[in-house]
Amino acid sequence: MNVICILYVCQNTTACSLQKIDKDRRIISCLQCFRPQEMLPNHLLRVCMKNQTSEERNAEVERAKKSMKAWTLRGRTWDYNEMVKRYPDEACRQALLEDLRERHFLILNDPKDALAESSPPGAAVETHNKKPAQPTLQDCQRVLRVSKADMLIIHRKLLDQQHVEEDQRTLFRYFCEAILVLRYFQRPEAVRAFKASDWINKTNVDGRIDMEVQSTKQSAKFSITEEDSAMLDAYFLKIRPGCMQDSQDDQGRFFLSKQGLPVGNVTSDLRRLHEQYDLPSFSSQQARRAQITMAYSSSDEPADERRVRKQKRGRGPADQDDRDFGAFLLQFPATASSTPPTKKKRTAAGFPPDRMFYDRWRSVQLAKREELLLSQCSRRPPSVSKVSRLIQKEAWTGNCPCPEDVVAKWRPATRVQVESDPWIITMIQNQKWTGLALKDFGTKGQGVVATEPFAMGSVVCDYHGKVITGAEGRKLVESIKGDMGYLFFFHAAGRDLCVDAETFPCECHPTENTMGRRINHSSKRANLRPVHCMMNFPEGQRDVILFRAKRDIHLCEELLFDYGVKRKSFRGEAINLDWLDE
Ligand SMILES: C[S@@+](CC[C@H](N)C(=O)[O-])C[C@H]1O[C@@H](n2cnc3c(N)ncnc32)[C@H](O)[C@@H]1O
Repeated sequence: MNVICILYVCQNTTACSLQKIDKDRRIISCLQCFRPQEMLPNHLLRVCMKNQTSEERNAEVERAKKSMKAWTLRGRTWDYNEMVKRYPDEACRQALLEDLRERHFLILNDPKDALAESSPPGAAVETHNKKPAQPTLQDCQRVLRVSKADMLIIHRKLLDQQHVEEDQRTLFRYFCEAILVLRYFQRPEAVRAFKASDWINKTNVDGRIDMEVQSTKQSAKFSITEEDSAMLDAYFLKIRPGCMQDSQDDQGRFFLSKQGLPVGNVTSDLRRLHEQYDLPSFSSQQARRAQITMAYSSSDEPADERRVRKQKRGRGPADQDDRDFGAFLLQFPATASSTPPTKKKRTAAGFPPDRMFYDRWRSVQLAKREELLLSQCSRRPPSVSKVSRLIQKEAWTGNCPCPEDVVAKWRPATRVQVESDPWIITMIQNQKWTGLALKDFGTKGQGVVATEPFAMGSVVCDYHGKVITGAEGRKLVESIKGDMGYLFFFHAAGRDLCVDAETFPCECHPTENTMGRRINHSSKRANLRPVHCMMNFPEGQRDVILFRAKRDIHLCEELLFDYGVKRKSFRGEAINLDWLDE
C-alpha cells in the first residue's frame, strides 16, 4: 500500500467547514455592504445594522430576499444573440462572455455549444437556438474542486480514526464516485459494477495507479493519480467495512450503500453531491463530451479537416476514436514540458502502433506551448523576435511553435485573466509601466504619450491612487468644486468608489510620478477605456481602474480618456463615470 501525503487545507476550520455542508442555506447578498451572506439576519445584527431595531433588520432581510429573487429571475441569464446585437465589437463581446461564464451567469445560445458540435464558423449564432449550452470540462469538474477542502477534512478524520457522521461518510462516497465519473470519465454503470477485487488488483506504475474495471458490457482500463487513489483507499478501508452486513449480499462491489447493498444509482449520487454544494449537476455523458471538445479545441487541426475526418469515418467510429484519444491523453498527459510517448510505451499501454494518436498528442502539446508563450505576453502582442527568445529560453528540442503563428494568435486578455496576471499586478505595485512618457500640452498641463504602439485591448496602465469606498468618496468629490481632475469617481459592483489621485505622491509610491493621473480628457478622441477590475494581489483582492486601448494606439499619440464630463466646455471637473461597471 502506498503511503500518500496530502496537504490539508483549512485545518483550523474543520468544524465550520463541515457545518456548511450540513445545511443547504441560500446565499443572499447584503444590500448594505454588497457582500454575499450565508446567514443574513446574523450578519445584519452583528455588522451592517447592529444599531437598528429587529423590525428594521427583518425588513432588510425581506428586501434582500426580494432583490435576490428578482436577480435570479431576470438578471442571471444572458442571451448571446442579444449580446451580438448590443455589442458588435467581437473582442469586447468575447471578453464579456468569458467574464459572464466565469461568474456563473447562464448564457442562452452560447456559441460554445455550436463549437462543440463542430459546426462551421459563422453558423454558431444562427444554429444554436435549439440546443442547451454544452458545459466545459471545468464546469463538469467544478464540484470536485469546490468540495475538495471538505473531503480532505473527512479524509484526515478517517485516517486519524476520528468519528465521522453518517451523512459525511455518504458524502465522501459520492465524492469518490464523482472522481471516477467526472475525472476519469467512467460510465455510471461501470462505477456501479466496480468490484473490491478490481481495487485490490490495482498496480502502481511510476506513480500512476492502474486498474481495470469489469462491467457487464465491457471492461475499462485506466490509471488515476496517487492523490485520488488515497481518497478511494480511505473509502475502501475506513467507510466500506462499516457498511457491510452479514445479512446482505454486497456482490463484492466496491461502492456500498449504508445498508450494505451495492449502490443503486451512481447518477443520483452525483446529483446529490452537486446539490450539496448548490451547483448545477452534470452527467457523465456531458463530462465525456466536454473532455473530447477540450482535446479538440486545444488541437490545432483545422475544424474543417476534423469535420471531414469525422464524416469519412461515420459517427460511431469517430466517437470511439475520440474516446480512445481521451484515454491516450489520460495515460500520456500532454503538457508544454512533457516528452512525447515513444512507440514502445504507446503499444505497451494498449494503443495502436501507428502515428494517429501520437500526431494528435503533438498538436495538443503545440497548442499548450503556444498558450504558455502567449501567457507571457498578456499586455500587448509580442514581436516575432520576442517569441523566438521565449522559445529559446524554454529549450524545447522538438514540436516548437512557429513564432509568427504565436504572434498571430495573440488576443487581448479577458478581464478574468487580467485580474490575476502577474505582470500587471507587478506593474500596479511598482508603478513602472513601460511605453509611456510625460509631455507638456500647454493649457492642458502635462499629458501622457505612447512611446511604443499599443494594440487594441492592451492594458496600458492603471489610474493610481487611494481607493475610498461608499459615501465618503462621494462627499470628497462633492466638496471639491471646479478645477479638479484627480478624483476618479465611479460606481462598480453596486458600490460607490473614488480613486484619490489628488493626494500626490501617494503613500505607497513616495518617489514615483504615477502616470495614470496625468492622462487628459477627451470625449471625442478618447483612445483609452477605463475598466474596473478586482485584482488578485497576493495579500487579497483590491479595486483597481485599468486603462485598456480602445483601438490601436500609435507611437507618440497622446493618451486620452473620457472623464464622463457632461458639459460642452471642459473645465477640469472630477472624473465621474457612473456607467463604469454596466
Ligand atoms: C487628471 S489631470 C490630467 C493631468 C494634468 N494635465 C496634469 O498636468 O497633471 C486633470 C486635469 O488636467 C487638465 N485637463 C485634462 N484634460 C483637459 C482638457 N481636455 N482640456 C483642458 N484641460 C484638461 C485639467 O486641469 C484637469 O483638472
